[in-house]
Amino acid sequence: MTDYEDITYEVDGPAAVVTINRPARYNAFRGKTVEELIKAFRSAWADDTVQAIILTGAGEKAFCTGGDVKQRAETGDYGPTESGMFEIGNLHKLIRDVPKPVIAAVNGIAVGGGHVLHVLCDLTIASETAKFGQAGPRVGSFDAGFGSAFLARVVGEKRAREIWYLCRQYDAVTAERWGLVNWVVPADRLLDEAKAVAAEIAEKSPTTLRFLKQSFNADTDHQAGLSNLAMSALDLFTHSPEGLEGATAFAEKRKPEFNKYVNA
Ligand SMILES: CC(C)(COP(=O)(O)OP(=O)(O)OC[C@H]1O[C@@H](n2cnc3c(N)ncnc32)[C@H](O)[C@@H]1OP(=O)(O)O)[C@@H](O)C(=O)NCCC(=O)NCCSC(=O)c1cc(O)c2ccccc2c1O
Repeated sequence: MTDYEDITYEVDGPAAVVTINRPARYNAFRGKTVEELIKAFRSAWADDTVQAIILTGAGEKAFCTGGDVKQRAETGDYGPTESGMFEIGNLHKLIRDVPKPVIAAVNGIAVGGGHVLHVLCDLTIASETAKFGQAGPRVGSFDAGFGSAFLARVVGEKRAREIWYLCRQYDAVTAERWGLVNWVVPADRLLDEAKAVAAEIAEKSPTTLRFLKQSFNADTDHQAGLSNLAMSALDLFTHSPEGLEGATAFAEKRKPEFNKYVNA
């Protein structure tokens, strides 16, 4: 058994249920959270009884609101980790590479890096109360890798650009209409529904599903290189005065002042 602080992990029949458990911060992730998510996904990969993985968030408010902006405002980074690295890019790749379907059960707000997580999952089931969107340009961050390129594959270029440029929030019905989620269910049915889908998956040939997942991924695997480049750029940007202004303004509950950074 691994002791987790920021997540919970349980195996229920054929499903591994991975829950981000930081409700006081709307399940925002810090470096430690990402490290624990990687451990959990690797456990689910290695466990032959697990045939599908469910990713969800604790509480009723949020699925995941991305990077912990308060932590970033405090320390300029996403906090200490065992490896000394902030491994969000590796988590993105792992969700794609684990050869079992990953189902996002979106129980509330999925914004920023939390939105990217559900986009990368094979299927998304949303509760009627779920909300979707990106927040980076509001708080001094961006995902120029899977978070934008793969999103455009899912919803199309126009919608992807709208989602990123305007930072609006969209309800579950709109998300379903756009093909961003597979099903919408009442909040109290969400986890049961995700587990029922996992059971349905478990009736299928695991090897065919493995090959199918790898086949779907192969078409967009070049985006992993883009993701490496994007994470390096983001690391530089988040330490810049413009990047820090976004996080500081969020923590201070005020509007960011980005005007002075407009390029001539
Ligand atoms: C999500 C919200 C729109 C919800 O608004 P609402 O008004 O309903 O609730 P509150 O704002 O009052 O939030 C309740 C409570 O939770 C705290 N909280 C919420 N989100 C975060 C967060 N992301 N980090 C830390 N804390 C959070 C909030 O402060 C409140 O606490 P109180 O103590 O004050 O009660 C709204 O909360 C919101 O806009 N949240 C921020 C969303 C956001 O900007 N996310 C980060 C985007 S950047 C990112 O995700 C990111 C991802 C990466 O992969 C990176 C990789 C490498 C470098 C950087 C990366 C990166 O920045």
